Amino acid sequence: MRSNSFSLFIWSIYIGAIYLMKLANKVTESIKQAVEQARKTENAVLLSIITPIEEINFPKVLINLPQTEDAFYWQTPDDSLEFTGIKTAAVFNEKMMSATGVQQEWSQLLKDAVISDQDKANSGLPLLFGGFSFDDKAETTGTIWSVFGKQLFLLPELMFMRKEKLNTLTINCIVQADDTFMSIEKKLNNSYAQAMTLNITSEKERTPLIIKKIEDLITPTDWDKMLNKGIEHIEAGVFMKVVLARQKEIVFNRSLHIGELMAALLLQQPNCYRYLLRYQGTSFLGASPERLLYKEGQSIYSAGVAGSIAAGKTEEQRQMYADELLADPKNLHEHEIVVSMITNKLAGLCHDLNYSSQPQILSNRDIQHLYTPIKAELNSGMSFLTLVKQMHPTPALGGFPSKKTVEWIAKEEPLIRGFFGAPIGWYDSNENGEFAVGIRSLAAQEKTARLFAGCGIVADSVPENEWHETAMKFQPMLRLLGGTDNDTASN
Ligand SMILES: C=C(O[C@@H]1C=C(C(=O)O)C=C[C@H]1O)C(=O)O
Repeated sequence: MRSNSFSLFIWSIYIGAIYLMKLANKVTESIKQAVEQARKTENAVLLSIITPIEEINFPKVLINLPQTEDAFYWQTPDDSLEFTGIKTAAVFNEKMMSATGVQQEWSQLLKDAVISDQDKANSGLPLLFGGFSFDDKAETTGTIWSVFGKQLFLLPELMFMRKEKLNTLTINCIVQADDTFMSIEKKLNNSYAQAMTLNITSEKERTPLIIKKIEDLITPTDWDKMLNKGIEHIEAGVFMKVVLARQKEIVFNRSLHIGELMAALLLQQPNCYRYLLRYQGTSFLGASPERLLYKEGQSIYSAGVAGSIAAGKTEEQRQMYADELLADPKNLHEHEIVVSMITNKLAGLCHDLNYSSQPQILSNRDIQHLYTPIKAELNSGMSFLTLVKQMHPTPALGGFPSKKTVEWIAKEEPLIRGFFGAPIGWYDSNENGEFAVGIRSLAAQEKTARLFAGCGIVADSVPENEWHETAMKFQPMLRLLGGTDNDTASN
């Protein structure tokens, strides 16, 4: 096994060398340019080599992911875009406290960057992947979220991407003033060889994953108390809607292999955003049905996703539940609060707002939602990351009004949300990007996973029903981890 992967490694270095020789002229020029630029300006220069590649076996790359490397993964519900980044060339985090900070640093890095890409105008590569925490006032030090902080964006060393039918490999490298042509060439060769090894090595066998302990962070009694308090506040007119969440902690017999889980999640949750952000040993992953924002050129796409019902076990049941949801006043009211906040906010920042006043159904494997797609054209001068920060949290994850409910959640909810319920996604060098809402998710470290699920509370919510709704929302991550199918452990 060992010697097999070693010879594959040598082989891929060989292929890598040949390949780079083929590209030699272009790459040589780019390396020279970047080294010269770094020396001249005494600043770090981003060198990005983007090349088409024939085949990417994403599940294989994920399964082969070394446990210790930083990584990310993204796939859209319609499967038109899929990418995975491995190792970090640069990190954009806490030091920059505002979204503008990330944006400025990124623009600065791009300004002098040497990007070798045949299709630059269309690819938008390189890109950053990451997100924000749910509540940027919540302290993350000493929690599972400590390495993520309040915002975390990664520029990968390697990135495989499939966009529609085009496959590319991106190799990013930060060139410092004291780097030489030789040192950078060696770095690129090693990165390329590693990329090829990940794409071709055969699967490893691991001991089966066994759940040792599964625990609810909040008891049904305390859940009822918390929800009743929320309902009282709504009845008293303090706020209109609040989203409350609970958490499960699961401990396993061995460390979780995150890439392996992701490979399984791709198949288990089609029609969802499947995402992973892994940094310094902490992983956040999930399968979210909910788009926060997508920007392409000046066009902005968002969605109201709120109001939930079971998916059912048969097609008939699914249809029956969907019809029930579309006619349910409580869920329609919850949904309306979300759509009206999103459209009101967008109206101030965009023009040509377009959406239907009748919600549709968004149906996934375990759960169905009321769904309103929203489209608008962004006014010039507004940056995408600033827009993302302004739109978050919608009342689908926070409540209405936003500031009051986020403060109340921080006080009453017995968990640190971290990146749960917050924007997660990508941002490219053409200022385009997409963020989903980080729900149906878990945070993992070594042998422990923490699962999150929340639900919108309005005046006529019933705590017991909301417990069951959150049980449904745990389902995608529970299945992934081999937990019970109907969450009976906690009922
Ligand atoms: C908060 C979650 O989901 C959100 C709440 C919903 C609701 O209350 O009906 C539906 C979709 C999401 O916007 C979650 O899945 O954890």
